[in-house]
Amino acid sequence: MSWLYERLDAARDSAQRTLREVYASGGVAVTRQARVEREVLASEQARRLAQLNAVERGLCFGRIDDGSGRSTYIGRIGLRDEAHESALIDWRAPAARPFYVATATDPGGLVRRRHLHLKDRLVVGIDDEVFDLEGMSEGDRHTLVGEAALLAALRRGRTGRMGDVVATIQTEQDRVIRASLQGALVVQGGPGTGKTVAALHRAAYLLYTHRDTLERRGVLVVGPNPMFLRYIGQVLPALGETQVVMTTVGEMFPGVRAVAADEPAAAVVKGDARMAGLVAAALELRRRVPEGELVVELDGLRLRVPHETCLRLRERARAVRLPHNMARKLYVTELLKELARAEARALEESLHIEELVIEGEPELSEPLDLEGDLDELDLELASQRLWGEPEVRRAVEELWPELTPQALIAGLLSDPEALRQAAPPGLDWPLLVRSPDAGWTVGDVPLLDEAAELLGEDDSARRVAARLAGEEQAEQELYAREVLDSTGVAESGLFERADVLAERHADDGLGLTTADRAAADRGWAYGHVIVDEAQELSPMAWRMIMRRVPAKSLTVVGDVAQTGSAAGARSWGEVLDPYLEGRWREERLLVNYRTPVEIMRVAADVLRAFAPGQEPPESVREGEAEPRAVRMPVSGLPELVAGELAEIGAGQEQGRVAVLTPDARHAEVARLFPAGDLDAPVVVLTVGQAKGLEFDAVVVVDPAGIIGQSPMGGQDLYVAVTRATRRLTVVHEGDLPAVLSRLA
Ligand SMILES: Nc1ncnc2c1ncn2[C@@H]1O[C@H](COP(=O)(O)OP(=O)(O)OP(=O)(O)O)[C@@H](O)[C@H]1O
Repeated sequence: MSWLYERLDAARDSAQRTLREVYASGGVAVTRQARVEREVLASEQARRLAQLNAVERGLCFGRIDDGSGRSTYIGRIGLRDEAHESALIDWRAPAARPFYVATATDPGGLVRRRHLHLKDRLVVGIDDEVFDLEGMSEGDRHTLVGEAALLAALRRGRTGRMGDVVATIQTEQDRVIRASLQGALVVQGGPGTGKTVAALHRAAYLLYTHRDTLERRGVLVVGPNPMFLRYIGQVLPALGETQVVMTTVGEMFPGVRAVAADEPAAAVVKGDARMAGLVAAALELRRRVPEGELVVELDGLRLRVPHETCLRLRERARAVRLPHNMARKLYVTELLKELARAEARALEESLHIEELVIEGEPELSEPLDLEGDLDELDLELASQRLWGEPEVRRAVEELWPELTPQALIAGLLSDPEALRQAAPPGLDWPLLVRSPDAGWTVGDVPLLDEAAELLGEDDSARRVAARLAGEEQAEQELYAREVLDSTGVAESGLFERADVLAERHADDGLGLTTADRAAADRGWAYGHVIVDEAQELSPMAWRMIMRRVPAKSLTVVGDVAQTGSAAGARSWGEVLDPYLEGRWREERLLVNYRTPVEIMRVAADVLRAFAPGQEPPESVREGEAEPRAVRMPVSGLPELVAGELAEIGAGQEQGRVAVLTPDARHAEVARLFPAGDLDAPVVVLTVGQAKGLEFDAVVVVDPAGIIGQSPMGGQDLYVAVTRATRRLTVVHEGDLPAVLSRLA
């Protein structure tokens, strides 16, 4: 392997040299153009360097030999030799594919596949598969690719972080990873079937294969919670990719970081697709018309705008079908003109009155007509003056307030009367009511996003709205802008967005990666979106996700048998058909690479009881210990966990134990252990937090409490018992639930 590492060193030297030259050549960059070019070149070289550094460990992991005596080496990146011939093939390149898909029954022209095990640049082990058709049985669905290498990888102690599996990707996973970029792909599979691992490798594959499109637009990965993102956080950089934004539903609205969950019943209502209509109706209620005429008292004058005029202004502003805060500008412009007219009328009246009281003066030859004398310029000047009056501002705020998504949603959820009026029939809206100062929950985030769309709080919503409603909307918007521009109401605050926008675009690009820019922009249109643990998302969350990917290029990864959220999905059709009727396809992963057979038998009992009709995946491994149940108080946990740590031979680097509890008992159990996160040898988590994670040994506390904690408690227990790679212990104080009777 030393020759390959020499090539790696040479590539690194070259990137470093170029980087130095780029900076040295710059001096004082004269033109903006020169500066931009230098920055682009420098960031490209820096990225290349980071990539080359990330592949040091296990640079090359495979070799395939074809019938003509030619050998091809497969690695984490591609490298060329001095003659510019390919020396190492990137695992994502088409030429590497046979390494992953060749089976004994269909070797695809290969005579041998070799897995190489490296340590510090040296080959320390080799596993060979010789494709000898004579000696193999036909049509075995579970033929493992590189079985010895795979089993060695699976036996390794866990580190608290997910690693890449480029060396041992299985054929069914390869099909997922290399599926076409177009359209929506659902990857359905039981626990431990490698859905997450396949989805992340797919992100790396897509970025490699569709570099042009995706580097500009980026890839969004949505995971179930921050813990999960930390768990998978290192996989992609190890694969050499940095154009990916990883987030949770709770973080998808810039400026809000929600982690708290709603009560299950409230979550169901909040996640219901009908909430979109409720939010829209609530916004309508905020655009008021006064009961009678509008009266504004100003310097002793009473400015009166008739009720019908107020109605007409509201209808006109509504009719342009712009987001609320943009339509408001139109509304304000028109209302100010009406108030200017009203002011002229009021002035006129007051003069008449004075006239009457001045005795002995001759009558005017013509009646006063101040309102009729107003020309456009007078109206504009008067509008500007009126807009400076606090009374006028107050009136506008009452009739068509400028709203942030936060103000609209927080106001709505703490106002039972508004909820009642806005709710569609049959929606259990009282469950939504909460105090005005309650913090944001994950379920609120899609509502905020919905509100932002309707309000147009920034330029992104404008772009999304224009895109969705097509050219007609864009035209209307253009018209409205022209109207606004021509009226020229110069007022700080009323038209400030244009400046902000211009400023942002001027600075855009330099020094920021696609991922940086995308993460900060709510309206960013991603090139591809991957949703993991997708079964947890509510219909409202799906609306938000779909907005982020107008091209509808998605990978949806999950297991409808593991749905823990009451607002989550029971089937993929129910989730995707509203957006992609008949235009999504499903791949199933059937082999469990995590949980040993013995533990999976227990999990299968749980699945049968709570999700009949769902099939558990088949495990590839035999476990080292029978799963067990222990009846004892939780105070005995530290001792039990110490025993588990010893059993798995945990050290600083490898070997992890998780204690999983019902939500309500987390604090009580966590107190018994030193505080620690995923890097610690022992971590105490709720089942929700453990979703998608795995540990060498798992201790499930209070299974009855887990089952009872929500309508989806049975699914939660299924998730809990499928987190272990080696050992499972169930700790109970009362009777063991019947579904776990196998452990009794
Ligand atoms: N081809 C493979 N080679 C080596 N390890 C693999 C392979 N496929 C999966 N694994 C390992 O199996 C374990 C389970 O994978 P992963 O977490 O992706 O499963 P999952 O389907 O997302 O599970 P869950 O539904 O429980 O979240 C991980 O440790 C992963 O590294």
